[in-house]
Amino acid sequence: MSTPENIHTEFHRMLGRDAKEAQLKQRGHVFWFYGLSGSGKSTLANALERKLAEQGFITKILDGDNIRSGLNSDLGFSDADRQENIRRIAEVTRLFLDAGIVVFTSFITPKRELRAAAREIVGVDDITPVYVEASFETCAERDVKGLYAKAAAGGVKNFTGKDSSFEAPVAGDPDWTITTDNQTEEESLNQLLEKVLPLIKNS
Ligand SMILES: Nc1ncnc2c1ncn2[C@@H]1O[C@H](COP(=O)(O)OS(=O)(=O)O)[C@@H](OP(=O)(O)O)[C@H]1O
Ligand SMILES: Nc1ncnc2c1ncn2[C@@H]1O[C@H](COP(=O)(O)OP(=O)(O)O)[C@@H](O)[C@H]1O
Repeated sequence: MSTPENIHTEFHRMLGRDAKEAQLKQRGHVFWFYGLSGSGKSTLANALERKLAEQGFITKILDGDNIRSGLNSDLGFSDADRQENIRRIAEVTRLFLDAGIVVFTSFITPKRELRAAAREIVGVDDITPVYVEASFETCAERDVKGLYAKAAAGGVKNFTGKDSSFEAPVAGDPDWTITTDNQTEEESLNQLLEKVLPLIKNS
């Protein structure tokens, strides 16, 4: 992180993340859910949050439509705006992480370079990118928000998977993949829980 001229950051005097994590009896971590609109990011983030709350974990979900209604309401869906969207979200995510919180993000994050930027800002050891995979056809069939029908009729500019590209992870990327096309929500949730818990339990 570069510090602008005449700015003197205060991080060193603050109670550190270790102390926060000890207080919360958990380890903070960021699970960066990404994938097409309708793939299941928000559904799984919410289901996980509720399951973990039952076990006493403190979590926070950051979700695309919510953030785009507030902090990022000045941004659209051009490549440059998506880049700025992800940059700001990653910075906010890091603040929650510093407080020892388990964060689930739910953003399309369509390009590998955007995911790399998020990892860089958050810190590679503290973030797990989770590809919520579902085909364009599956998502269009679900059409949770009516956006696929609207896009097909030409009513949505830069729609991901149609006129704005989505890059799947490639071999060697550290990302988890959860494929929701033919899996129940419960199956996906259980698969995730098994992998999430070891990363956030305070050993
Ligand atoms: N053009 C276009 N393409 C894709 N999605 C669109 C678009 N316009 C609006 N929406 C709605 O915005 C949500 C995606 O915002 P994100 O911040 O996650 O996008 S990105 O990460 O910056 O690419 C997305 O939410 P999810 O369905 O939860 O993915 C949509 O509800
Ligand atoms: N295995 C699964 N995991 C998550 N969602 C699923 C699954 N199978 C079907 N769905 C359905 O897919 C839709 C996903 O919508 P949503 O979670 O809003 O997607 P996103 O946040 O990626 O835009 C929901 O209607 C959900 O019920």
